[in-house]
Amino acid sequence: MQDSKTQDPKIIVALDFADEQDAKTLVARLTPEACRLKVGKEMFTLFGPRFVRYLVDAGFDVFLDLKFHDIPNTVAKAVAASAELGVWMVNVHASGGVRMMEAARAALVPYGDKAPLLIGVTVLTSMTGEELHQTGVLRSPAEQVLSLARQARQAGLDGVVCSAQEASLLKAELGPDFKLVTPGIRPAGSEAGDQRRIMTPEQAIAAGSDYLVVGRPITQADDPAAVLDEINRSME
Ligand SMILES: O=C(O)c1cc(=O)[nH]c(=O)n1[C@@H]1O[C@H](COP(=O)(O)O)[C@@H](O)[C@H]1O
Repeated sequence: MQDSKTQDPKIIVALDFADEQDAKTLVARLTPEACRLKVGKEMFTLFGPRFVRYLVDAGFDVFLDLKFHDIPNTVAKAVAASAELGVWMVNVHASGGVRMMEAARAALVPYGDKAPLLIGVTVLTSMTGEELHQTGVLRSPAEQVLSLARQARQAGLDGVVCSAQEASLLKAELGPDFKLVTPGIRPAGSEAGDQRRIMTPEQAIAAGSDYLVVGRPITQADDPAAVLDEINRSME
């Protein structure tokens, strides 16, 4: 669908499949001009680096979403291993602290302009304020997201994962170049599922999101390519 193609696609399709062939069937209906792809914990645990390389070799920008959260040395090694796979973006939990994020940043220096974008996860989009409080964080989600995003920027990261509900605040506080990757995207009328801090694609773009992660609304649709096309058009 030529009309939906963009040079810098904003939609990242979350490939959360238990069956490799199901994922490949979907990928065969998508193009690198229309979307980027995300491999997360389910598919990486099942199918590993081989599946990631398959997508990279097919010409897609791949976001390896393993949300590393460990001691600085371990996270640095894991981030470097991600770079070896040729992925476009990789993430760590910003709550791992500035020293951990700095170690991750340093591990990518040898890759120069081939290094993936390094992104910090702030407060998961599935969490409400009440659930955040239950973990011992007494701030609102927006305050906690901003605090973690400031630490991510201080450590030299390229941006953060947050909900689109926090995007306008973060753009205003951290400037236009700090990338905002926003899951919890739900086109009007689609099921929220386990997501809580949600926005539509149009709202997310208006709020300042740079990249929108969309999983089930596309992957579980009868015609995933048509839904992607519709979302791309809605953002123009
Ligand atoms: O880092 C992520 O990608 C992520 C962070 C977050 O806060 N919330 C979130 O939903 N995600 C991921 O984004 C995807 C959202 O998928 P759907 O809810 O199916 O659209 C899933 O693969 C999640 O693992």
